[in-house]
Amino acid sequence: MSTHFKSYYATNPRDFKAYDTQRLREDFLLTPIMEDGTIQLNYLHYDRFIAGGAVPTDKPLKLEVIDPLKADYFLERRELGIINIGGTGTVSVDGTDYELGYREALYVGRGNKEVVFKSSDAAKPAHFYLNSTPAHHAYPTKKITEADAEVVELGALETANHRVIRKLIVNSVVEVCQLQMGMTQLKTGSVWNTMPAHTHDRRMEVYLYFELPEDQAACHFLGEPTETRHLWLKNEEAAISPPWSIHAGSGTTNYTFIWGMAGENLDYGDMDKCAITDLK
Ligand SMILES: O=C[C@H](O)[C@@H](O)CC(=O)C(=O)O
Ligand SMILES: [Zn+2]
Repeated sequence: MSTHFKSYYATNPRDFKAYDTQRLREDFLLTPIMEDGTIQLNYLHYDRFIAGGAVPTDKPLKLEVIDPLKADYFLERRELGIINIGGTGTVSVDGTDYELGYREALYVGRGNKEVVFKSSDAAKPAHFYLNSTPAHHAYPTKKITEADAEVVELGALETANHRVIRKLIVNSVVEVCQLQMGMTQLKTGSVWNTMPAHTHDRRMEVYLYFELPEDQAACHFLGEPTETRHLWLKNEEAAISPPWSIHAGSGTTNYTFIWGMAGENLDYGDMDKCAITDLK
């Protein structure tokens, strides 16, 4: 078996206040996500979101259904977003091949029975980052490149948060049921993402950090705005943000991260911003 999964239960913010470092890491840190020759899936009880990775090496990897879905195949009642953060690879969806280069994305609609991942070069494997959510409708599968993305530049070097947000899988770019995904790249010298921080109690979110050098790390903040905690993350590790939590981080260098969210609405701009000076 090359497919592995782990379940994560949802947390009440009143209980969260008492968590120590180990408990925070057990319940909110997703790792390992990219393991050669395997598919790693994390099944979250927040909005039934799945976050994981597929790293095909010398042979293709098929997206197998996992027990918590109680379905005949993975996409029977789900949609899937994929962003490749490794070498070039191919995703085959019911027999149609989509080649994904570095940082290219694919939206796969509900009802597709077979999804197979391949790398073009086993020595430089693709690292397919996967986010999946329950779906009520079958929308067409679509490849999305950075040229198709909705791009926003935010922040400034003076506040160490100058960054470019590329919205890849959002409903202005591709029809989706509830999944939204994009990529935010910090400029050299900028380390803070998502400042000022925000919550959106209507949607949960997951951040996957990458383009972090091996000897550097990101400090990710979570919790209610006046009860924050932190997790130290390495390259290609991810953090869960419950709907009631902020999600913001600072790196020991600049980096890029993928955000993925799901829940009540598809309105990216629907955020409750927290004043930086109100955080505790
Ligand atoms: O709800 C939206 C997400 O938290 C991110 O898109 C925010 C982000 O990438 C940033 O500001 O750096
Ligand atoms: Zn957010």
